[in-house]
Amino acid sequence: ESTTTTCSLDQQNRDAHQRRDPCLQEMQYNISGTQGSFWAYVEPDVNTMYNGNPPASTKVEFPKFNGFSVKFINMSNKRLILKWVPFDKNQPPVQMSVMLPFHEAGTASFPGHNFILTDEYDTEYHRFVIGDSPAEANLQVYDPYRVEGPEDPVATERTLQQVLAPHERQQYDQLRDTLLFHEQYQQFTGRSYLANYLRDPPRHFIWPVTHFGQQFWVTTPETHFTQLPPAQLLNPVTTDDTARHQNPVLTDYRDRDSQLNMTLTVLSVAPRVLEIPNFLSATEIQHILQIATGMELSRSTVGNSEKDLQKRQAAEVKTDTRTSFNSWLKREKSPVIDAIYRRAADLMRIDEALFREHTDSNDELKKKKSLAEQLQLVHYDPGQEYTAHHDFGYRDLKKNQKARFSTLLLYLNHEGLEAGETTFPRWRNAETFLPLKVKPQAGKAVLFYSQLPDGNFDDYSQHSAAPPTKGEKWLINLWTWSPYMDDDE
Ligand SMILES: O=C(O)CCC(=O)C(=O)O
Ligand SMILES: [Fe+2]
Repeated sequence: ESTTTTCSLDQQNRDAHQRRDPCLQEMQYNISGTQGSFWAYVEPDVNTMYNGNPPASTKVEFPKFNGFSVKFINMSNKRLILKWVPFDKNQPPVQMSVMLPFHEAGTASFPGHNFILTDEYDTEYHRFVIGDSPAEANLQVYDPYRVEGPEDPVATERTLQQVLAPHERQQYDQLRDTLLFHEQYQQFTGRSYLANYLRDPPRHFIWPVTHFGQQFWVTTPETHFTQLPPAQLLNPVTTDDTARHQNPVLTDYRDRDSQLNMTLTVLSVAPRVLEIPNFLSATEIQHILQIATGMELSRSTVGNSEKDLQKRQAAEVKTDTRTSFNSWLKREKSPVIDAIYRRAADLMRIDEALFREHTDSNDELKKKKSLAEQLQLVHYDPGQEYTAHHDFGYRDLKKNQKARFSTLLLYLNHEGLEAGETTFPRWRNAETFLPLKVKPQAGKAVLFYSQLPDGNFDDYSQHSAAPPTKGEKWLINLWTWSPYMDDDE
C-alpha cells in the first residue's frame, strides 16, 4: 500500500489561493461522519475596510434595500414548475422555471414574496414564503420525504428507502450534504452557502481587496487604439490557436507608449468592486458602436447566450425585470475587439488564451471552451433598467458547478446621460444605507466578482442598472466563468 499523497493541479490552485487571499480562514466541518477542513471566506470587519481611518461610526449601515438571492431546491423526484405568485390575487402565477428532480433554480427576491411549486396540471405541491433575512431565506427547500419532529431521522430514512431508487437517493444525499454544509458554513461565516457542497475555489485570480480606495496597478502591452485602422486591416481574426500572435498588432494605430498603465481602485470590499478609468479609448468606443449600430439589437434576455436560451429555461429563472436592448459581439470580430479581450485578461491577471477556445497543453487534441463570453452590448433609453439581480446562476449540480465568475462593465458614453448608474445596494460600509452608485463615464471599466475566493457565490454582488432619466446609456458586459463556461453536455 502506498502512503504517497498525490497533488492535483486543482489542489495546487487551491493552495495558491489560500496563500494569496487575505479573507480565507480555515473551518472544520462534519458531514454525516466525514470530517474535513475548508478555507472559508470571512468578511472583513467594516472597521478594517477604512484602513485605519474609519468614519465617525464604525457599525455596518444595514442597507435600506432588503432583497437577496433565493435558491430553490427541489429535493423530490418530481419534475415541478416554479411560479412566482403576484400580490394581486387576480393575477395568475408567473412561471419562473422548470425544476427537474433534485435540481435547483434561483432568482433575486424580497421578504414576503410567495412562490409555488406545481406539476404540469397546476396542482400545488408546495408554497415558499420568503422570510425577512437572507440568513433564513436564502435557501428554500422542498423536501417531501423529510419527517419533521422526534421521528426524524429514523422515519425519514425509512421513507427515503421506500420511495427513492438508488440513483435518486444519491442525488438526494448530495443535496442534503449541501444543506448540512450550509449550516456549518453559515455558523462560521454568517453567510449562506449558495453553491453546492463542495465547490472548488475559483480557478482564477481575484484581486485581494481589503479596503476602500486601495489601488492596484497593471501594465499591459495592449495599448489604446488612437486611430482606427483602415477597413482592410480590420478583418476578423482567426480562431486557430496556432496562428495567434504574441505581440500587440497594428501598433501604428495605437498610443506611442509601449505599455498602458491601468489603475484599479477599490470602490467596495464586500462585494469586491473595482473601477478602472480610461480602460477603453475613444477610438475603440467608436469602433464598437460602429459595429453595433449595424447589428440587429434584440430585446434583452436574462442569460448568457441567445442560442442556448431554450435549454437554459429549465435551469434558470426568467425575469421581466430587464427592459433594455442588447446584442452580442465576438472577440474574433476585429483585431481591436481582440485587443480589448487581451487587455481585460491582463487586468484580471488571467491568461488571454483562456478567453478564447484553446488547446489544453496536457491534451493536444482536446479543445477547451473559452472562460469569457462574447461581449454583450447593452443600450438603455430613459426609463429602461435592469433591476437588482446576480450574474451567477445555478447551472448544474456537478461537484464543481460552472458559474459566472466576474463581470467587467465597460461604459461607452456619458454625455447627455443623467442617472443610469450601476448600483450595488448591499455593499458593506459604515456610512450610508444607500446603494453604492457607479456613474457611467465613457471608457471607464468596473470589475466585480460574483464568486468569493472560497468558491461560494457572493450574495452581495447583487447589482442593478438604474434607468437613465435623460439621454441614453451604452454599456458592455464582459463575463468570465469559473471553472469554465457552461457547455452543451
Ligand atoms: O447596465 C449596467 O450598469 C449593469 C448591467 C448588468 O448588470 C447586466 O447586464 O447584467
Ligand atoms: Fe448584471
